[in-house]
Order: sequence, then C-alpha cells, then structure tokens
Amino acid sequence: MKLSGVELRRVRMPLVSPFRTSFGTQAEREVLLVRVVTPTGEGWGECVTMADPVYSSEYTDGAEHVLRNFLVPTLFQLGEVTANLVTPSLARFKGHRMAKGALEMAVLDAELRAHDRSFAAELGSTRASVPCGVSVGIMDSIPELLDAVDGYLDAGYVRIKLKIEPGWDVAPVRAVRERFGDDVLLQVDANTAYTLSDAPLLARLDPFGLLLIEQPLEEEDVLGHAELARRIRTPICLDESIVSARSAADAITLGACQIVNIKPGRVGGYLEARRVHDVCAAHGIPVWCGGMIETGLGRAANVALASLPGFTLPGDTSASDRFYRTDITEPFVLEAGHLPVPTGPGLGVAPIPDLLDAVTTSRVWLSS
Ligand SMILES: O=C(O)CCC(=O)N[C@@H](C(=O)O)c1ccccc1
Repeated sequence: MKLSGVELRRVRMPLVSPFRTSFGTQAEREVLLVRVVTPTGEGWGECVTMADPVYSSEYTDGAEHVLRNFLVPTLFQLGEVTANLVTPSLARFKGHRMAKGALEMAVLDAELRAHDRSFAAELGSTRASVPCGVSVGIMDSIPELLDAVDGYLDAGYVRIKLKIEPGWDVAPVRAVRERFGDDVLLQVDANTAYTLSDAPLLARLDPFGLLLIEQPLEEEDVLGHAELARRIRTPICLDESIVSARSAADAITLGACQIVNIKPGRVGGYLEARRVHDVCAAHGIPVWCGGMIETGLGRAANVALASLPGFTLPGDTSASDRFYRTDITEPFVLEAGHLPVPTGPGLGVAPIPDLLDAVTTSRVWLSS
C-alpha cells in the first residue's frame, strides 16, 4: 500500500471526573491521533502517551516529534507499506513504542479496511463480546470510593480495579470487601508506588482474595517482583515492566509475574500485543487488556484484542462514558457487563467529523 500522506492530530477531551493514580491526577486526556491516507482510503491510530512522562518515558509532545521527524519519513521512503513492515522498518530508532504503535495501528487499520477485514479477524478473535472491568481512581475518602464502586457495579461492570498507593491500600480494599462482599472480582493497581521493603504491608492484602496486585514495584525491578511473589499470596500482575514479548518471557521465567496486563501501545503495537498474548499462553499465564483512557478508536482495537482466547480476565475495556461525556466515535455502551467486538472493516469505527473537530487542538499534514 502506498502512503499519500499522514496527519498528526492533537485532541483534548475533558474527563467526566478527575482520575487520580499514584503518579498524578488527570482532568482531561490530551490524545495524539495518527491518520494515514492511501490512494484507496485511510486508517486511524491512537497514541496512548500521556502529556507528561510519568507513566513511562514517553510523552505526547515527544511522540509527535519522533513521528514527524523520524518514524513517518522512514515509512514514506519505504514505498510499499504494510502493517507487518512498520516495526522492522522503524527498529533502528530505539524505544518510542507508543509512537510506533500508533503509526502501526493506523497502517493496519488502512490495510484491513482496504481488504474488508476486521481487527478482530486479523488478531485471532474467538468471541463476539468481552466482559468489562473498570478502573477506579484514588479518592479523597472511603465513602466517596464506595459510592463510585456502587455506581460501577450498578452499571454492570464485572470487575473492579482500585488504584492504590502508600496510605491508600488496605483500608479501601477492606471497605470495598465489607460493603460489597467477597464475590465481587477485585484487584488493585499500584503503578510502581511500593518497594520490596513494603512486602509486609502488601501481605496485609492477602486475606481479601484479590485477583491480583498490579505492578507494585518499579518497572525495572523484575527480580524484586520475583522476590515479592515469594512473600505475598496475592498473584502479581505486571504492566509497566512488560514492553515486549521478550520481556514477558523473561519476567515469567524469572517468576516475577503470574498474570500480564497487555497494553498494545506500551509494547509497540497490536501485532506485538498478539505476540505477548501468544508467549503468555505458551507459559500458561492469563492476560487481560489494560487501558490508557483511549478514545473510541483505541477502545475498538482493545476490545478486539481482548477477545483473543488467552484474555481470560476482564480488562480495563470500559464503556466510553466511564471517562468521556462525548466520545469522538459512536460510544461503546456496556451491555450486561460486556462490550461487543467491532465487526466492521479495520477498527470498525471511525471518528465522527464534527465531534472530532470540536476537540481538535492542532493538525499537521505530512506528505510523502
Ligand atoms: O480504563 C482505562 O482506560 C484506564 C485504566 C487505567 O487505570 N489505566 C492507568 C493504568 O495505570 O493502567 C493509566 C491511565 C492513563 C495513563 C496511564 C495509565
């Protein structure tokens, strides 16, 4: 497929309520979208970087710069472009997995639309819908948290994930268990906020029957997670530490995780995400699809990914209205705790022009 040009578009979308994690609070989501244009159509990609480099080293201005100055020009020089060629063609540029993943996603979307094939079919979907969990931020008080969890359970979410950090961990977990019982699927996400010396504190979560504790230690402390796994009973799930299929295999072999959160942007794209899924399946490690507060574009691709056979735990594939009053695509609406897997060509969704223009803050056109 030849690329006629690529558009880099920045959008800013207010969140329905501030979202607080151990690395900060977000009131809006600034998203970098990539649109590739070919002689026969177009494709959309979503870069999951945050505005600041606090989740990982990538950040949105940096992603835009590396796309504009290195990644997109390299694809223009390729002539014929396919999704499978994107990652190997960009390999000489180190890192920038989220930026690379957004570009690959846009090329894959364009390619699949041109072949009338869905993301679900291409990735290996085995289900028509996926069960959905929801991520609940750190709150100012336990009553506020319990009200939020009550609302999400009423909405039908099948799993609750609580963000935790030192000072907000055992008490909120105990309160949720006391209020909603032991049958609610419950897990916690620390986003690297603890150290191995906190093992006794984290062991105090063991009596609450959590599905997992996500990324308790810093992303590079793989051996620390392996040691922590020997000191607590709650299964350890890695997020930030897993940046590729190779790092997943290493972490599993070292005993650093029993579960893996797959985020396509974090690992460099949906094709690598499928490889992480395959490596985990080969090791008998369950996976679930993480979220980066995506618009309906990334949400569509994540729901397709989450319908692969190894995704046996509910993911952070929540409905559009979990974060956005108005999405830039047709909204994803929870149906009995599930989201339907898009079946249309490519992503199966596209931005609604007026809604997209209303939240667009900048556009750059790069021609081949
Ligand atoms: O449901 C969602 O899209 C958000 C899920 C979630 O909690 N994401 C967290 C995370 O640490 O996993 C996050 C959000 C935004 C940016 C980075 C990380």
